[in-house]
Amino acid sequence: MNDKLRIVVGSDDAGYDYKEVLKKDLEASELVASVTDVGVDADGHTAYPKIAIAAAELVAKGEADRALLVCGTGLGVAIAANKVKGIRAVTAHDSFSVERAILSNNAQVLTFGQRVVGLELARRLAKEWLTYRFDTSSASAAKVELMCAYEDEGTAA
Ligand SMILES: O=C[C@H](O)[C@H](O)COP(=O)(O)O
Repeated sequence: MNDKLRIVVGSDDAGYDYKEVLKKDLEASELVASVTDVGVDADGHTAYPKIAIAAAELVAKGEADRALLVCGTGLGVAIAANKVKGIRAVTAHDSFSVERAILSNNAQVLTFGQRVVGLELARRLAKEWLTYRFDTSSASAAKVELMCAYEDEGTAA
């Protein structure tokens, strides 16, 4: 059906427990080719920007297709990942937003907040996320291109 995805996972200490569960789910999924964990480990206290940027850089370099990141709210890791050129990162805690993150926005990075969303919902959302693929011939593609153009050229005109 779909091409298998190379996924990066990462979290700070506030998102560690969810990251570990989601990582296992991804590793068991038939839709996933590989899972790369950029931390933190069980004793890790690396600040969320470092983890998010490391994950986003792997995606930006083409070494992974997507990243799934977790912090307390999902917000910090999204903001940090969005600092990496070419990356579109979103926090989404509902099914429709997860769908549109791919189909409308072609976002490569999805983030969750361990202090915000229940674990079983996060697991279900991650499972759904794997099934979507952006359609480059869709009406959404030109809108995504406007964001890319602004990033590349400083104009969305
Ligand atoms: O967005 C930031 C995350 O929620 C992080 O896990 C917690 O950050 P804080 O310790 O600065 O609140």
